[in-house]
Amino acid sequence: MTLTTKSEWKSFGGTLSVHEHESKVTGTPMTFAVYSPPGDGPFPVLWYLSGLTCNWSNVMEKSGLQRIASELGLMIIAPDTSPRGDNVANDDAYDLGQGAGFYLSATQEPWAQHYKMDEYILSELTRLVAKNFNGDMERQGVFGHSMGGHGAITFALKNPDHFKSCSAFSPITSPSVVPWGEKAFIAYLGKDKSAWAAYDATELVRSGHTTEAHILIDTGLADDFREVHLKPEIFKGVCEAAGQKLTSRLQEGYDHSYYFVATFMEDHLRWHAEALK
Ligand SMILES: N[C@@H](CCC(=O)N[C@@H](CS)C(=O)NCC(=O)O)C(=O)O
Repeated sequence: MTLTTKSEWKSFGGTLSVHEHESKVTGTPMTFAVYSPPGDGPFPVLWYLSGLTCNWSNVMEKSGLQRIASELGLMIIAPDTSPRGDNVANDDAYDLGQGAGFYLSATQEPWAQHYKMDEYILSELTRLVAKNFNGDMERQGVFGHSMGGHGAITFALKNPDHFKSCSAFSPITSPSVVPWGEKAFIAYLGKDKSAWAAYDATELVRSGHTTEAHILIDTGLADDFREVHLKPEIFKGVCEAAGQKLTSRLQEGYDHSYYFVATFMEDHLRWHAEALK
């Protein structure tokens, strides 16, 4: 697996770098970013899964995570949100296709050939990171925003030995019953809802998938997507019933933007550092 480094910047004593490689899983070139803190490592590895329309750059450019990741000695990996390219299926809408891969493996055409973001991140990209960066792969955590916050929770619930910490900013929590999720699941997984449960955080907890990790969720009360697409209260209810440790906070006045993510980024990084130490 050849890795091409596209950019590299020194930041808060560490290094932010952007890399491209040919993915066997997606069958496309894939780009991702790594923030490596100063020092020799090995460092705990924290995966950040971004939301709709994003790539590696949104969180690295807008959240200000480098200062605290540097202080805490956390390595942060930011994958893309979908395969991309002229030969990759797409849709004109912002919430389907390129930039909106929903961290699943599609079974339906025209998506099935390239849209395999869960397998890509959990197998190929994880091996590639282990080989090329000084991460401690025994200490991995996962977090994310919106579609990526939901991806992070499903990754943690389905791989409790792999991820020892988990948090999310304004995640979708019950995709099967909200418009963003229903649209994506019908397209990627088909109309048969029995195929959806494996990719729905609420359904996963309901069917007995839990993690030792204490999940942290922050959602803004002024987030225009909260009542229609995010519904943190549904996830809170199933976690309480299942005994899944969860701190779900509602933040007065905050919306869905990276101004909100940046505000609570330090809390989330400290949450992961504590769990991964
Ligand atoms: N109004 C947005 C909807 C998508 C959106 O809000 N995306 C969020 C994640 S779900 C985001 O982080 N956007 C990029 C950014 O703010 O940098 C659009 O049409 O682009």
